[in-house]
Amino acid sequence: MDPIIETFAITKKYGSNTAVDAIDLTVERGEVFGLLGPNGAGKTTMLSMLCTILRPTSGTATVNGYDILRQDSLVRRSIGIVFQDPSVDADMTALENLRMHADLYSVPVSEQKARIEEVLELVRLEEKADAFVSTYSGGMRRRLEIARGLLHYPKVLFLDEPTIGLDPQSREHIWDYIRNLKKREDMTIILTTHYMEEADRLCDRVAIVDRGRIVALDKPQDLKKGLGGDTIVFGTSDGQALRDLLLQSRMAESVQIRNGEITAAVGNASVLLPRIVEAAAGAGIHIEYIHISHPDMNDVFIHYTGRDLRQEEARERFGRLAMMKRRRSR
Ligand SMILES: Nc1ncnc2c1ncn2[C@@H]1O[C@H](COP(=O)(O)OP(=O)(O)OP(=O)(O)O)[C@@H](O)[C@H]1O
Repeated sequence: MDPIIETFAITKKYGSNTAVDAIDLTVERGEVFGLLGPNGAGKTTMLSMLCTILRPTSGTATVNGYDILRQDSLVRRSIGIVFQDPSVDADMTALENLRMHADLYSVPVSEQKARIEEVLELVRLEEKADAFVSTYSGGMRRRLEIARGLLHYPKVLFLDEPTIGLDPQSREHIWDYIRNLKKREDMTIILTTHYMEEADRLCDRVAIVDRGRIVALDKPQDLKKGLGGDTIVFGTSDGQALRDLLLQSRMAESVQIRNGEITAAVGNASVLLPRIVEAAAGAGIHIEYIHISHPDMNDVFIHYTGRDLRQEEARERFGRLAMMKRRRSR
C-alpha cells in the first residue's frame, strides 16, 4: 500500500447545503481512480479541494504527502488539472499554449522543447501544433488540455468529466490516452464522471458518490459482482412450468413472469444455463429465446442510491432540450 492521496473527514458546506460530507478516502499511487455520481453529487467540489482551488469547511487531505491546507503550493506543483471549463487560449496555437504553461510551471527552458513534443505526441496533436486552437474540434481541445496538464510531469492528474459533451468517437480517443497515461510509471489519475461505462472501463477503483458521501467503493468488477449474480430472460410459452422448474431445482434465486417472458435471477449464468436448458428439454419445455444480462454499473448505482443514473441523465438531457426549445420560441 502506497497512498498518494488521503482525505480526513473532508467537508465542504455551502450555507446549509453540504456538498462534500466528511469523506475519508485513500487513493493508491498508480491508480486510475473514479468518482462516479450524478450532477450535484459533490465530485467537482471534492476535486477542487484536493487541487487547493477550494478550501474545505472542515477536515483536510494530503496529496503526494503534502497537506492541502498548509502546503498548497507544493500540492499544486505535484498535480496536473484538466477541469470542465476549457482553459486553453483559443486565440493562440497549441504550441504557444504549451510554452506559456511550461513557463508558468517553471519547466527548465532546456527541457521544454522535448517535453512539448512528447505530450503532443501522446495526445496525437503533433501535426496540429501550429494551428490556432480556435480551429480545433471539442475533442482536440480536450486532448490539448490533457497534454498541458501533463507538461510538468505531475504525480497526480485530476480530470473533471474528461469526456463530457464529446461524441462517442472522441470519447474513445480520450479513453485511449488515459489508458496510455496509466502505463506511464508513477502517475495517478483521479477522474470524475457521470458516465457509467467510463467508470467501468477506465478505472481501477470507483467510488460512487451520492449527496456528498461515498456510498460504495471498489473495483468495478467487484462492485458488480457484489450485486450477486446475473439475470436470464427466457422467451417461452411454458412460463409456469419453467418457473416451477427453476425454483424447485433451486437453479434460480427468484423468478418473475412478465409479458410471456421469464426473468430469472441466478448466480453465474454461464455455469447454470447449460443445466437449465438440459432440464427444460427433459421436462418438454420449449424455449424460444434466451437473453443473459450481467449487472452493470447502473445496477450498482441503483442498488446503492435507489436512483437510476441513466434516467437522471436522460431527464437532464430532456430538460436541456426543453430549455433550448423555450429559448428558441421566444
Ligand atoms: N459555488 C457554489 N456555491 C453554492 N453551492 C455550490 C457551489 N458549487 C457547488 N455547489 C453545490 O454543491 C453541490 C455539489 O456540487 P458539485 O459541482 O461538486 O457536484 P458534481 O457532482 O461535480 O456535479 P457536476 O457534474 O454537475 O459538476 C451541489 O448541490 C451544488 O449546487
